[in-house]
Amino acid sequence: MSSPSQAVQTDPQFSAEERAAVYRAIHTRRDVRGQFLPDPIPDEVLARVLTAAHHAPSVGFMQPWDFVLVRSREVRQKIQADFRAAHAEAELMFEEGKRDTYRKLKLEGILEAPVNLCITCDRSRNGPVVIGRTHIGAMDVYSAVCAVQNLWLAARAEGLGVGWVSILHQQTLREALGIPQDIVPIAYLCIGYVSHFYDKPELESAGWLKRMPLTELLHFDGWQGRADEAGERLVDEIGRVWPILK
Ligand SMILES: Cc1cc2c(cc1C)N(C[C@H](O)[C@H](O)[C@H](O)COP(=O)(O)O)c1[nH]c(=O)[nH]c(=O)c1N2
Repeated sequence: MSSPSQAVQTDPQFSAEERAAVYRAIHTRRDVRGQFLPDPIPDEVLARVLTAAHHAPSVGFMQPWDFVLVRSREVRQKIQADFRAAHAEAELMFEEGKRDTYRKLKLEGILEAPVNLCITCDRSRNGPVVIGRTHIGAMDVYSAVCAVQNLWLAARAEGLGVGWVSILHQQTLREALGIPQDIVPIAYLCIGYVSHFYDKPELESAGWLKRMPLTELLHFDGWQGRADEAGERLVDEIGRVWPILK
């Protein structure tokens, strides 16, 4: 979609420093659970990260998100109670060998973080037929997740930790926050300044799972495809990038 009168970006190139900053935000972003400080988040910072979320891509530009800010301790206590119930149910879903490890993981910072935020998806926003959602219905939900990721990265650049808590009953979450039945809660996030950011995902350090090598996840010209010469060059290049990022 473009029109002849559309203004173009006057400064389209990133400097090396700007590029490095973007990758730094990506590679140092962490899911934060136990390192929140109670310090309040200044409005100007919150405004910036919310605006970053609102500038995420969305299918047909439908912008299906809403942002429910939760600062009330009472409301957060309700959500945390639901987390505890869901967490106890979840524990039983893992095989016995993993249950103990699961139980010991810290998987939320609902009360420690000064701000919680629920990002939702209004699936009927701007009418029933949406450009780009005509054939794959979940595109609106994916769009809301893009808003989550924008916020997560912007927050990291602001020195704010974000933790996504999904061990919740969606209906209880709706009721606790008064979210209408036709609106889908997508992400429940805990946000706040932190004492530190871990270097690696906590689940990796806890021995739960390792980061998979990207090259094992690359397919060429189809699922069963093999790398041709250009593909091999890319695999080599990834091999050079990977130790630097590790
Ligand atoms: C959709 C979704 C849902 C959840 C998560 C993430 C995402 C994307 N994650 C965080 C997740 O465990 C974490 O991202 C990975 O372990 C990788 O770690 P880093 O985010 O790189 O620190 C997460 N973490 C947690 O402690 N409790 C949770 O309920 C969830 N739920």
